[in-house]
Amino acid sequence: MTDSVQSVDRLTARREAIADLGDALRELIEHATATEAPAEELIRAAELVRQAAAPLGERIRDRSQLAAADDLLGGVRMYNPVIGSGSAIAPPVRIEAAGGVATGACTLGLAYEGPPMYAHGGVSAMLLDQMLGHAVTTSGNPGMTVRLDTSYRRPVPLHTPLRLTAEVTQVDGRRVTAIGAIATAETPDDALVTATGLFVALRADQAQRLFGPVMRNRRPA
Ligand SMILES: CCCCCCCC(=O)SCCNC(=O)CCNC(=O)[C@H](O)C(C)(C)COP(=O)(O)OP(=O)(O)OC[C@H]1O[C@@H](n2cnc3c(N)ncnc32)[C@H](O)[C@@H]1OP(=O)(O)O
Repeated sequence: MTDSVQSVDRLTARREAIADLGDALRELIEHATATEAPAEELIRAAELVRQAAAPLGERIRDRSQLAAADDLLGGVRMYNPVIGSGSAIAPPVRIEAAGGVATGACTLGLAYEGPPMYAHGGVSAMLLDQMLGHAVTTSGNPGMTVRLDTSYRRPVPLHTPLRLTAEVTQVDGRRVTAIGAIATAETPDDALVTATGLFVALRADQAQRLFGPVMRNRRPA
């Protein structure tokens, strides 16, 4: 087996392990949020969780280093808080995007509760920011959100399959506008939350100022 095949195999195995840990963490969070277990059980669980966390903290990266399993330019972000399969706080949303249009699917658990039974408004805004970002990136005009206007028309139900959509509506030099919506999968035409986002493509000097350390620390593929 060649070195490059071995390194691809190692990367695949690492990403699968990260996703498996992510699944376990999400299960932990959902159970920890929903549990009505007695205090002794909570104390015992806290002890076990701390025991599990300790070895993970022995080799860590700082914020100027990408995760070894990430591929920034290839769009792989294992710990992204919306789509990252390794993120404990990501639902995660499964997104498909091409040509400035994105669709996504997820189900939100009790950890995302704002009003009883429904999602926190900040969570909806986070999901839509990500959706719009994918639409903008696949339009060929990647940029950063500078403005996000969100309209909450109906509450977003928890434990209900959701359908998310986004599309680019305007490209004006470095400024790109996109719109998006959250609906239930059952009634995808009835928007519960809508958003309009303005994204700005970075000038080279801005990209260097904001992301210079990360790009310098990038590991060879
Ligand atoms: C696939 C990946 C999906 C990822 C999805 C997630 C996306 C995100 O969440 S990104 C994170 C959140 N966003 C940020 O942190 C961005 C913070 N903002 C910044 O750093 C800066 O505003 C930056 C660098 C983007 C732009 O710099 P800034 O100096 O503000 O703007 P500048 O470069 O001078 O101007 C560009 C244009 O944008 C306009 N603009 C900038 N901010 C705004 C705003 N808030 N509202 C309206 N227009 C604005 C300017 O007026 C200017 O317009 P024009 O070209 O007509 O003069």
